[in-house]
Amino acid sequence: MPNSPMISAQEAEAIALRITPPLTDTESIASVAALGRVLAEPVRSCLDFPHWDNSAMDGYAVRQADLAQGPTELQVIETIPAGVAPQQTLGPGQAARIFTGAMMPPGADAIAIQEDTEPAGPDRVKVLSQPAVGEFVRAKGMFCRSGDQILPAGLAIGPAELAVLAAAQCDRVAVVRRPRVAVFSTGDELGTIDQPLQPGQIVDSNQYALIAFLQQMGVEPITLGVVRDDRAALKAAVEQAIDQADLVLSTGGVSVGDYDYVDAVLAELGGEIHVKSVAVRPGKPLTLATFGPKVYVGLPGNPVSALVGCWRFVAPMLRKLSGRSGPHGVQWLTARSAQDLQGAGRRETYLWGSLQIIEGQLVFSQAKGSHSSGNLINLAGTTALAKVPQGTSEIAAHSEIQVLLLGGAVG
Ligand SMILES: Nc1nc2c(c(=O)[nH]1)N[C@H]1C(S)=C(S)[C@@H](COP(=O)(O)OP(=O)(O)OC[C@H]3O[C@@H](n4cnc5c(N)ncnc54)[C@H](O)[C@@H]3O)O[C@H]1N2
Ligand code: MOO
Ligand SMILES: [Mg+2]
Repeated sequence: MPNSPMISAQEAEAIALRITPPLTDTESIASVAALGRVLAEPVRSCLDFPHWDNSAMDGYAVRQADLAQGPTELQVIETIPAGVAPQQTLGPGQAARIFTGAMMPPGADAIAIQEDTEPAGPDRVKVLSQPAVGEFVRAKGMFCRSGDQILPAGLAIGPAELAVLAAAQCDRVAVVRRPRVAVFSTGDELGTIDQPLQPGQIVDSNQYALIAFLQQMGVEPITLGVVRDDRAALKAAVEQAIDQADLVLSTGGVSVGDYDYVDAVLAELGGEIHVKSVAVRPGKPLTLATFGPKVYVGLPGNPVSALVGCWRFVAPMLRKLSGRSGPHGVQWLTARSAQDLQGAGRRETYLWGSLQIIEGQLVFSQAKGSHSSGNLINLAGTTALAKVPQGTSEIAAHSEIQVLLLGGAVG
């Protein structure tokens, strides 16, 4: 059976993104439970930030014009801690003791910081230098006005966004519903983590890898276990997965072997197959198909190929599916390689390893040992993939290279 024509990684990524529709269903949830969720609508503030004119420093609220003649003594008419409304209006020659975050009293227009003052007897202070008008005053509305947009749609909510929502007293937010992603492994040879392996068996490590990858991307997967290399069983599993999920990930069965049924089953079920083979190593057999708005990703069975396929192609798809604003595609960083890197010539090659910052420069160190797609063992500790472009067979040590930093939702 001849090989399917290989398309480039860039083309495959573009197709992967084109066939993945962003989810549009929304739900209203408590902000406190919104970590990792994606905003479906922009959030507008219903408060000014700051909500009151207030002091940015511990010191004295003053009338700046009183201090034009050099060091000047002022009468301290009240003390204003944070959270307490001032009771009096400052007149000429008067000051109020004030602390960071406390409301400015009427009549004051600047803060003399404590370090620029000296005590001058009971209820008196000597201010040594003249602040500018507005100095150390956080004026009402200076950071944001009521009605301003404070968070855009498509933003994933992290600690900073939660703080903003809380400060704006938005206790509920409209978010995009969570993506439903189904995962299963295919293969008669697959055993479990806890049972002795029979001759020819291998542990279904892909399931662990894919579930963890999805969890890191903020997705709680629907796990459908192992499907035997049986056409009818695979067909039933694909149907079930497509029915339950927005996106389906399977591993194995996408190459040209007699038991590699995935593409045939997808076609039989009426799926439209967009990609079969990508010029990458590892991960060349990659099936991308759609059933209407539902997307099917058939990843290769080799454990490294399956995970690299997730990092390189599925992560962008999940970013788009989840309703995040773009860019969704992978973002390459420039680094230097600590070693010579070998490419596969005809295929864009991804080598796994780790990134360090050495004297302010990103340096990629390739994992020791075999970079075979069947060697899962030296994948442990991987924090980045280095790219050796198509057509390049070797990159000399210390050259500039492109790397993909791996991580969670942000990567
Ligand atoms: N004649 C050809 N043979 C192969 C080609 C080719 O172009 N011509 N491509 C090779 C490449 S590249 C890859 S990658 C694999 C992809 O294979 P499949 O997706 O069909 O996957 P399987 O054949 O089912 O398994 C491949 C390999 O991976 C192991 N495996 C499978 N599932 C799991 C799992 N859940 N956990 C751990 N390991 C798994 C399986 O035992 C095999 O060793 O095809 C090449 N062949
Ligand atoms: O493309 Mo396969 O993933 O090289 O072994
Ligand atoms: Mg196969």
